[in-house]
Amino acid sequence: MTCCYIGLGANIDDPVHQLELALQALSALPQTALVRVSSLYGSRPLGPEDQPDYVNAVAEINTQLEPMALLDALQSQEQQQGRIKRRHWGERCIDLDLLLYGSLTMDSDRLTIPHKELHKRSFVVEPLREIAPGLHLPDGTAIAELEPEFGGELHRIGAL
Ligand SMILES: CC1(C)Nc2nc(N)[nH]c(=O)c2N=C1O
Repeated sequence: MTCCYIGLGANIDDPVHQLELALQALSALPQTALVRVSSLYGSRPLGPEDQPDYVNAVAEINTQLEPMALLDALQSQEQQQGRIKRRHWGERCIDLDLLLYGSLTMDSDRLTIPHKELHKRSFVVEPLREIAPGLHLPDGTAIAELEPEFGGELHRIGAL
């Protein structure tokens, strides 16, 4: 089993419900256990400002799925929930990002691990810090030491 971290985000079509649906799907993945989920965080959008605030969380799973199989499952769930790409960095009903897969590093056409924007985004770093305060990235960087450049007026809005 490999410990992985998944970033969840949504800003349209009842974002909290969208995250609930995604978490239900994560816990139902084969060879996978949902271990813990961060609080819900609200923040202004990184990208075009004429879109609603986002709701974000990070989930920790243990899985025997290989990275590409896990990516396929995440992208399939996004389609299941009706994700439509309307514009670059625009509004979306669900975003499921594979942030970390154990200590793996990879960079392919479809998948880069660790997620290349992870360290820049408070809406990823803060929920990750909440559930894994002692975590280190594959390159040895401590999550506790990251100072994301994008803040977005991040605030905790509750828990599922
Ligand atoms: C459009 C873009 C870059 N901006 C975001 N901005 C915020 N605040 N949260 C997100 O999850 C998010 N996701 C994205 O993909």
